[in-house]
Amino acid sequence: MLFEQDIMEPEFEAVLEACKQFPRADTGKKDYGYGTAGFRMRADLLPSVVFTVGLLASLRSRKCNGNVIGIMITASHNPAEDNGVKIVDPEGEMMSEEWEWYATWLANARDPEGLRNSYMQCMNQLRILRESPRKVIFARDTRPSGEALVKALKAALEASGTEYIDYGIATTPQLHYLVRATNTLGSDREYGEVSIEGYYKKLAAAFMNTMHIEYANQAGPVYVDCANGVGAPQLKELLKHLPEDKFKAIIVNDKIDQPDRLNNRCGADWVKTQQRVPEDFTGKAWDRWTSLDGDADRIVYYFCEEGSVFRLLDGDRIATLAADYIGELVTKSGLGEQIKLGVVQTAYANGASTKYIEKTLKLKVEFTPTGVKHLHHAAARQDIGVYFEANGHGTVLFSERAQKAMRKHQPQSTAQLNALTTLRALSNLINQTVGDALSDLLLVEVILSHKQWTVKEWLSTYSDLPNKLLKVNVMDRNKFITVPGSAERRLERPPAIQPRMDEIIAKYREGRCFVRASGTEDAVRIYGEAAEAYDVEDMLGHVTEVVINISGMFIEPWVYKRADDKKEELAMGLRRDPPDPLPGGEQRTR
Ligand SMILES: CC(=O)N[C@H]1[C@@H](OP(=O)(O)O)O[C@H](CO)[C@@H](O)[C@@H]1O
Ligand SMILES: [Mg+2]
Repeated sequence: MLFEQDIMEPEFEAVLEACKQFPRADTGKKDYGYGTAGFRMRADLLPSVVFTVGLLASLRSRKCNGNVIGIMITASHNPAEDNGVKIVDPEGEMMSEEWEWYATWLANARDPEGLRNSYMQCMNQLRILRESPRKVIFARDTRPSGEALVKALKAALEASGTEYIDYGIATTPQLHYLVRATNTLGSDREYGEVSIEGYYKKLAAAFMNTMHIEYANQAGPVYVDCANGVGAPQLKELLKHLPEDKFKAIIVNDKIDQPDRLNNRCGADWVKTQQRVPEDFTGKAWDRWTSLDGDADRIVYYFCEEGSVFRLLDGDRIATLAADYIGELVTKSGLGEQIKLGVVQTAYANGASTKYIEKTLKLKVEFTPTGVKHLHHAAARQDIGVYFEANGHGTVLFSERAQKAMRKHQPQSTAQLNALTTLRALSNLINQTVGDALSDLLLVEVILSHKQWTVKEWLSTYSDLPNKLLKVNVMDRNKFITVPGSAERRLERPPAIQPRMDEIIAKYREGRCFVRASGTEDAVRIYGEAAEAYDVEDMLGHVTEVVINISGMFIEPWVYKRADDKKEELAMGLRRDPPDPLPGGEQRTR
């Protein structure tokens, strides 16, 4: 309930006035939705949304005892004309999922009064004390549209009386680092110096600590395609902290002054989905190449064999390499009994990688839905949790328990000491808040160097099943709902698709195929793998046909009338009433 005297509060009046500068764009019937990675769409539709995200971050900070909340303005691997915005929680992790509902609610307010009222209601519902301290830090990628969005963000933070720091242009993982470093400053869990410079120093020091004994240098430098995005300037800065005889990287696709080239025929997403080399590739056979995405939180490796045969070493390969090596270090350091490793994957992981982890590495694999927030939480439950999406987004989490064991352990031999020193260094090298292309790059380089492996040995650990990922634009992607608990491997709606798919898939040896709605684009994704490449093509052709034929019927208006189904309403973003208040005391204290 709203009271007249509340509406008169200066903060609410200020919000009402400020939001008038950022009117909601006309999105037709469509509502804004907080997807896999926050709000993401054409940049010109976003100013009003970014304003509301500023308001929500202010509330979140108040709810989290004044801890700093982060806001990242980026559309990652999307085309240059898109942009996006996401909120980072106090430990540097993605915003708690329960709050996504509130983000969506505020973003969809139709007019200034509506937004002011929703904002007040959020405060009531979430039992937030208006006067509580609040602080937000934010950064953006290299997209030119970011500047206008920062204006909307600042307006919201100022109207809501929120202290803020603008970190300018940074990678997504750098912002996550800064959030955690700020909130742990002065505690016994200090994460690092609170500055981007501090981030480079931490990574460089950890990298050098992994080189405590002489290892063979990699044959030749690593080439890094930076997708013409923020990874380029940031990697250049990082390189200034690393001696060239220990780490040599050659930067490709660093044209951040040509915005149209961002992610255009280059970058991690393009290389992974096209399964081919990026623009400006000049590699000779066996040269070690990598690609980052537009906000430098993803990385994939690749190379060409003689005869220009393209070979991809994707997120699954990084996960298996890291799990193998870190597992080896745990055993060698004498901590095998105390620390267990687990690997987290999504349905997009190649079946051969899962088999390798379970059968050869003898480690447990857990599956979660797509999106780092899901993988991250599952990995955090392990002593050491390795998680990577196949597209190269991931990291390795060291639990408090594992870190304590690593601190306390007294090595019994030089071999144990060496392994333990490397393990400790890796726990500092690897970004503990989120997948980080720069940190992952150093991690892989360390492992290859220690194992004295080239890409050839790395590739030979197992053979990928031939696979393909397709994208189909549909009328309404929210109509595609997967079976709860199936880790997105089976479709529940539209009901006719899965039975038809099952019949098709059964015809192919080691065939696996699933369909799910993208959380970042207006499309559904179709993934397939099978023992033979031509079977993959054939299977995906048939499944795509089914998806297109059956989803066509959703143009019919009757679907929109089915308002009795809560899940469907929610997925369509139609539900308007605020949900029940969150269970009391949901917030952690830090
Ligand atoms: C198949 C695939 O690569 N999906 C990506 C993509 O999500 P979608 O919900 O599939 O659009 O973008 C996410 C954010 O970057 C990333 O976490 C995820 O892995
Ligand atoms: Mg990204």
